[in-house]
Amino acid sequence: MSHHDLARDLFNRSHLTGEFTLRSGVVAHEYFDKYLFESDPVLLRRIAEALAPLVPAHGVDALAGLETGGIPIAVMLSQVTGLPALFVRKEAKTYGTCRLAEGGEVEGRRLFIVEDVVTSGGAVLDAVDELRNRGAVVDRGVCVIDRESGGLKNLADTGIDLKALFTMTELKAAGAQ
Ligand SMILES: O=P(O)(O)OC[C@H]1O[C@H](OP(=O)(O)OP(=O)(O)O)[C@H](O)[C@@H]1O
Ligand SMILES: O=C(O)c1cc(=O)[nH]c(=O)[nH]1
Repeated sequence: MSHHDLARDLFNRSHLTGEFTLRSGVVAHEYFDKYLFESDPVLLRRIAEALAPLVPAHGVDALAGLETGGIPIAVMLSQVTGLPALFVRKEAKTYGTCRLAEGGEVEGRRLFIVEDVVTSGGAVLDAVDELRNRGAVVDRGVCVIDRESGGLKNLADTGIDLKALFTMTELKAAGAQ
């Protein structure tokens, strides 16, 4: 199955229209509900298999899936690549182990960010800051959808090379056919 087929299926499964306030505060009239493609086992596996070639063959100690939507993708990508996964909370737990990242150590490890959708890049930036504060080496990663709202450039400006599997333009074009 081709990249185009995956784009079409992902669009048809998760693209919504209406009025949506995004994390950045911007109001949008279309939205990708990542949970709709992440809850489909076949689609989630196809996405992870398409993301796998974007993961460097060397120099990555673990995948860092960002709460919430990045975590199922990181788990499936971990299955496909054999790399361990970490589950990165928006905020560290205030009880128990009090961890920000669950599933292993962060300090001194080379982490590869796994995210669902990037709009402004703010969520990735916050996570990278927290991980770096804890001693992780983080400068690259992937997302499934780039909404082409400046997020990848904002990330590049702070030294994070985030690659997208699809742009929103690509998905809309595939969905329209
Ligand atoms: O690039 P940004 O402008 O930061 O926006 C994108 C972020 O917003 C959404 O997360 P949300 O806060 O809805 O979290 P969830 O994954 O826990 O549902 C999305 O999953 C990204 O993490
Ligand atoms: O920017 C966001 O908050 C956002 C956009 C989108 O299309 N999907 C999503 O889950 N979050």
